[in-house]
Amino acid sequence: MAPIRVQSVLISESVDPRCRSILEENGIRVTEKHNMKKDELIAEIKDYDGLVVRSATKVTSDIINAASNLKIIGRAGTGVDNVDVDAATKKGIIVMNTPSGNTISAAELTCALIMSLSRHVPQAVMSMKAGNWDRKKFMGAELYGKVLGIVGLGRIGKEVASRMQSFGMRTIGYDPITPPEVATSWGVEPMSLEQLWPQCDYITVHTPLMPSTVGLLNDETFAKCKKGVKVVNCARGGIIDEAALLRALESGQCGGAGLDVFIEEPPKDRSLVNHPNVVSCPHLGASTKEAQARCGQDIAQQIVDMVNGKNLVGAVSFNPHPIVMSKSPPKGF
Ligand SMILES: NC(=O)C1=CN([C@@H]2O[C@H](COP(=O)(O)OP(=O)(O)OC[C@H]3O[C@@H](n4cnc5c(N)ncnc54)[C@H](O)[C@@H]3O)[C@@H](O)[C@H]2O)C=CC1
Ligand SMILES: O=C(O)C(=O)COP(=O)(O)O
Repeated sequence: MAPIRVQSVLISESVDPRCRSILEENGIRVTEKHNMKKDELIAEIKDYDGLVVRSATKVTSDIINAASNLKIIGRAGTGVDNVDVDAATKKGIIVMNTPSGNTISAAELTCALIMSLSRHVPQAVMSMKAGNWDRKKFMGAELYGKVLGIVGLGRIGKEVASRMQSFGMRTIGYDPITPPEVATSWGVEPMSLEQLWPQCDYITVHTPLMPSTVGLLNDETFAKCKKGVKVVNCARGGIIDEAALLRALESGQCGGAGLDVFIEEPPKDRSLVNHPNVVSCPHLGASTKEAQARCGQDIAQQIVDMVNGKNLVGAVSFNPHPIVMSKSPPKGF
């Protein structure tokens, strides 16, 4: 790979300090400016060769067009739906992420949300703090023997499956790309969505956000599910249609939802967050020390490797398959 000249990098969000130190140790000037408004970022971006973001910075086409020197956008994390990859590609700007750095953390939070839904732990904690001792209200149901439908059998979906199998859940799943025999080798029964919806006690989505996954769970698909199905979205807001989810919660068609992500973050409309059967987090899937350390370190190392013209694959220890976005996105994007 031809070396790329990157002398200055802007970090626009809270990224593990290892990111900065690796870049600086390699002679790259680093500036950290967090919580910039779009106009501020547009004014700032022309001074940098590289930009490091997480999910909150929306790298839209107007930012990319204003980025006269930008050569690389590094996403310290997985989803690149906050980056206009087409606009970047047209300008010859490389977009790369650290796709496996936060897999375990996102999978663990998904499992925590599934367990919270089964035993009402967050609601019971709030009730205790309010001075109550209510043992009837929070009657739960075992996960043992229940069916978990996993939509999106990639890195996170796979890890969620193995963890929930240890609770005795039957795991079924759908993925248009993961071969059925691979899913089967993970203990997941592969099937079509039409077969999956009516069988699930719990559904968890683990796809990227893209046109084909927007509203995967909607009024029509909720109607195909078991009454009282519980759903979890630790992937991206909008994969489960928020208005349809609220309707399903109100009718009882959906018995509970665990939400880490929202279409708008933070959500101005608090109807879902405030619903008694919803447990929610402020996009915490990747918020662990370990995940942040890996993602911060990996993205910096990937930038340095690119500057040095090294072949990226194999260059990063925890992350053997970093993805360099191009016109033809690889699997899963
Ligand atoms: N809440 C959080 O903090 C985090 C959220 N995420 C989100 O989770 C998503 C998934 O992450 P990974 O598992 O690492 O990605 P991945 O690329 O390993 O897996 C995604 C899977 O979804 C499948 N897929 C694509 N379209 C589909 C469809 N229409 N129906 C069913 N499956 C479909 C792909 O074939 C792929 O196997 C990321 O794109 C990101 O948006 C990731 C990390 C942390
Ligand atoms: O990696 C991802 O896709 C995430 O959603 C994590 O987002 P964050 O880096 O915590 O803003």
